[in-house]
Amino acid sequence: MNGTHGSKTILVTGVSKEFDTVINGPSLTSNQCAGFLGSNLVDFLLEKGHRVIGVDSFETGSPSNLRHLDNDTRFTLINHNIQSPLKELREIDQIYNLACPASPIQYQKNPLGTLKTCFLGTENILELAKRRGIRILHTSTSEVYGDPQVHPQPETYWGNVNPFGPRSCYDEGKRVAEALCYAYREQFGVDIRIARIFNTYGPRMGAGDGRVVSSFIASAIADRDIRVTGDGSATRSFQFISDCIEGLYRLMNSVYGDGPVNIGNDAEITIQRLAEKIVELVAKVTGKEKVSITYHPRPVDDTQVRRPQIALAMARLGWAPVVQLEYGLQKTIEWHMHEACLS
Ligand SMILES: O=C(O)[C@H]1O[C@H](OP(=O)(O)OP(=O)(O)OC[C@H]2O[C@@H](n3ccc(=O)[nH]c3=O)[C@H](O)[C@@H]2O)[C@H](O)[C@@H](O)[C@@H]1O
Repeated sequence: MNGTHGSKTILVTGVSKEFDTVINGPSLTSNQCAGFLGSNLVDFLLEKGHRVIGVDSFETGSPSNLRHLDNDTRFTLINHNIQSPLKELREIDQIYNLACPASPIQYQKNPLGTLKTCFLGTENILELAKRRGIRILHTSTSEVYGDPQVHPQPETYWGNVNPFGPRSCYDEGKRVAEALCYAYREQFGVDIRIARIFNTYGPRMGAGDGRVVSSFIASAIADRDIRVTGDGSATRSFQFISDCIEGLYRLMNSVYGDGPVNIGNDAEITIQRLAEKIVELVAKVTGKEKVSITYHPRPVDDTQVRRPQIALAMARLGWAPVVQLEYGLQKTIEWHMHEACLS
């Protein structure tokens, strides 16, 4: 590990959480990262003793998930869409670029916005890192592997992505963002880190986000059917939020800048089994009857299988996920029940 000591000022893009507004509102703003990762990362960095500057456009609502930081002088929030260049921020030492919607139903609502955030947004943030001569960690995604023909997926796999389809705004956007990072490193010597994040879940991924874990839990708590899109045979490998944040932090502060690193949990499960687990767990916690599982058409270009190879992260970052799915789901169910009580 390198550079982990001492308090830094760290810029984090994409820190808000306005899922319901995003989904129900007139349009999805392109820089409106769901903030699930961002807001959790902000708390983590503050706990480590750093100062944090958060950047988000907030065009669709107020930053409710950051309200607990209102009086924290170590945290500053800038209302800005990274599709436009950022003003000079002289004091920053590191940048985490998280800004981009990650839920398929969200990033497909405004595909041009998603593409612009991935290209123009990443370019603007890289320019800032270049001018300041500081390190930037860009968050990429398992979606750069597309619907993979190599399983599990190592970082050396180039992927199987449809460039002309409903998911291409995100998949190709994220791929070009990686290419931008590479170009800035080669042409300007910018110090980059790239995390390819696999399916992540946990508290602060809102009921309206659209991704599978939060959707299933919210439905079960509300006594609605759990809607499986497809026949349930698709697989994913779910990583709890705290493991992801720890992985990002370690990557940022490691000497390993050679290329992208998978950050994910390598325990694979079918969506059918996930649905059954959530039905059981929610019924246990609420004491209510189990909800039903119903089946619906599979989305276009939905990935059939996904599991990261994490040998690189283990070897170079000394990192591996530690939270078991059952425990993580319980924590997430508790959070959703708390949120449901408040609303
Ligand atoms: O959660 C994540 O971290 C990832 O989520 C998405 O990728 P995807 O795997 O398609 O995420 P989900 O929408 O959660 O879908 C997972 C599987 O569950 C199914 N699903 C989803 C939602 C739902 O309500 N019901 C359901 O059966 C989908 O069809 C898919 O097979 C994003 O595209 C990734 O960039 C992101 O990293």
